[in-house]
Amino acid sequence: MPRFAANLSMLYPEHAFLDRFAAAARDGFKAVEYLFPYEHDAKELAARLRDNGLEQVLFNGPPGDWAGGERGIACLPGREDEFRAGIEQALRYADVLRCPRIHVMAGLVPEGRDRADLRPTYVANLRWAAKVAASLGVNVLIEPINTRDIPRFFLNRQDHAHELLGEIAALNAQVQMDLYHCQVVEGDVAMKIRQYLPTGHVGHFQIAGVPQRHEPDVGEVNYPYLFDVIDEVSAQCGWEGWVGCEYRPAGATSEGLRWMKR
Ligand SMILES: O=C(O)[C@@H](O)C(=O)CO
Ligand SMILES: [Mg+2]
Repeated sequence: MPRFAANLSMLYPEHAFLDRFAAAARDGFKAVEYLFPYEHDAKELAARLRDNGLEQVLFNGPPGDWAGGERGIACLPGREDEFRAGIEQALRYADVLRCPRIHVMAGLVPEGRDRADLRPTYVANLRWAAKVAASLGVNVLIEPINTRDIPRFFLNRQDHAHELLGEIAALNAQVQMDLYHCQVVEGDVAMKIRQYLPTGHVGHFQIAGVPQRHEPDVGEVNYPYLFDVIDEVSAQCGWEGWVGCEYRPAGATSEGLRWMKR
């Protein structure tokens, strides 16, 4: 069975954010991930991790103006200084939280712009981020996201992400393979795990039921089958990462975790 991390941005909405750490630990999680730590003092978050015996395995770099609709700025020409300052801030948190991975969101393709024109900015930003992160032993992750949830998102497909990694050419740059987005955009998920996991370029998985993004046992994806595929391929290639439970519980979070106990 893969190792599961609780995504505290989505799980436990019945608790205040800082209380979600204890809730996750009570349900048996040993690791957590979430979108953004920046509203909280890093030392406070580190204390929650320590007090609940949890590891932080992932969080996101600053996404630009989230409330204003931005979903990352890595692909946006003219925002490079802000991008770099954001990565530096994320790395300060990663250091205190002892977190080995940061997800760098790509951003939206601006109206009237061609995706291909943004590629050089994206690659140069990621290359810079990977270089700075490498000195702290942190990996930078890029995540293909479906355009039903985030219209105009720059990065949608696994093959595009792996092609970009080839250009970024940094050992600590990897793909965050969210199987929910993968199923929505392209399907053939088991074969894609078999294709990409052995390359060493997948740093993290995330899961949710499709199409509603509820518990993984609700919907069109047969997750027990995919977990077996991850286990089988991991055993062959020595992959030791985490699978983030990034879904919106349909009811009470702990009750909905029956899928994991099974
Ligand atoms: O899949 C997602 O939505 C997240 O992993 C994320 O980082 C951005 O929303
Ligand atoms: Mg995700």
